[in-house]
Amino acid sequence: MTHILLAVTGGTIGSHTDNGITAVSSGAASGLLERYRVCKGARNVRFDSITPFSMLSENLLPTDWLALRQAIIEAGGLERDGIIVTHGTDTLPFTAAALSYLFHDVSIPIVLVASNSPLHEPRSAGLANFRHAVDFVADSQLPGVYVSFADAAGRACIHLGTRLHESAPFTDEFVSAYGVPLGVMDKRKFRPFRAAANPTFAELRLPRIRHVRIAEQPGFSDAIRFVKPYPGLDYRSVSLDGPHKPHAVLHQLYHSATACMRAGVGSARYALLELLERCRAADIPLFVCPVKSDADSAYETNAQLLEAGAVPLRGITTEAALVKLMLAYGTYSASHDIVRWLTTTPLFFDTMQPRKEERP
Ligand SMILES: NC(=O)C[C@H](N)C(=O)O
Repeated sequence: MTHILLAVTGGTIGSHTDNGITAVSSGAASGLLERYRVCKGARNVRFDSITPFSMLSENLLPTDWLALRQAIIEAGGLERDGIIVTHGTDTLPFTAAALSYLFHDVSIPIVLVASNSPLHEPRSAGLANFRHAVDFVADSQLPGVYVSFADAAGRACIHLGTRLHESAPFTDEFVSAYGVPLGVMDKRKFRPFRAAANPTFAELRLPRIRHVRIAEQPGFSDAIRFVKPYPGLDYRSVSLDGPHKPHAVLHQLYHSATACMRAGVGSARYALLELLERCRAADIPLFVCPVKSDADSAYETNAQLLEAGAVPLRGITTEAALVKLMLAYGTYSASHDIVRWLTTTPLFFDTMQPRKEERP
C-alpha cells in the first residue's frame, strides 16, 4: 500500500472563513484526510501527518523552509513512498524552489498542494489538487519536488518545483516558465508534456548528484538585496553599506533581459551602471535574471550591462534564482567560489536548456 507523509503548513487549504475573514484553522490535516477518504477516486493510501507550522504563507520566512525540511526528515518522510505538503498560494513558488534545492537528491516525489479557497467552500479546488497529488505520487514515483495545481481550464497541472512563477494577480493562475507545465494528471495517470523546455520522463527518473554541503548544513542568507526595475528608479536609493550590507544583489531585468543604461547629463542615477559601479567598489556581486539560455542576439542595453560586470543567471526564473542565492550565500563560506557555483550548477532542472526542436 502506498504510504505518504502529509505535512500541513497552513495557507488557504488549511483555513476557514468566518465573517468574511479567512484564517488558518486547527485540525487541517484530519479535515483534509476525512474529505479525501470519502471523495470519488480516493485511493487506499496510508497517511501519517505532521504540522511543522500553521500560517498563511505570506507570513513565512526562509527559516521556516529549514524547519519544514527538519520536520520532514525527523518524521521519516524520506522513507515513505512520497510526501505531500499543503501550502498557501502566495509564496508557494519560493517554498517549492527551496524544497527543490534542499531535497535536490531525494529519491521519492514531494508534491506541494494549495487551494484558491478553503475546502468548505464549494468552489474550492483544494481537494482535487490534493487528489491529483496522491495520484501523482502513486502513479509516477518520480523523484523530486513538484506542485499540483489545476489551471483555469480545469487541467490537473503538475509543475516542476523550480519552474513556477508567482501566481498571476487578478486571475490567480500559476504558470511554469516557458508557459508550459511539466504535465497533467489524466484519468489518475501522469501524462508528461513533450515541450522543448521540459525534461523528458527518462531524465526526470535519473538519480541526481548529491551536493554534500547543501545536504548536510543548509542555510539561507538574509542579506540578498533584490532590485526590481521600473522607469525612473533612482539607483542611489539602493543602499550597499551600513549594518545591512548585502552579500549579493539580484537585479531583475525586463523580459528582454534589459535594464536602463541611459547615459547623459542628469541620467546617471537612473542607469544600472550606477549600482554596478558601487557594487564593484564594495566587492558585492550583482546578478541579473531572467536571461534566456539560448538568446542568439541581444539589445545594446543588455550587452552594456553584461560588459559592465553584471553576472547573468541564465534560464532560471527570478523566484528560483532568489532562493538559490539565499541558499548559496547562507550555506557556503566566502572562501567558496559562490559566483562560479551559481552560474555553473543546475539543480533539479532549475536552469532551462530548451531544445530547438520539439522532441517526437
Ligand atoms: N490561496 C492562498 O493560499 C492565499 C493565502 N494568503 C496564503 O498564501 O496562505
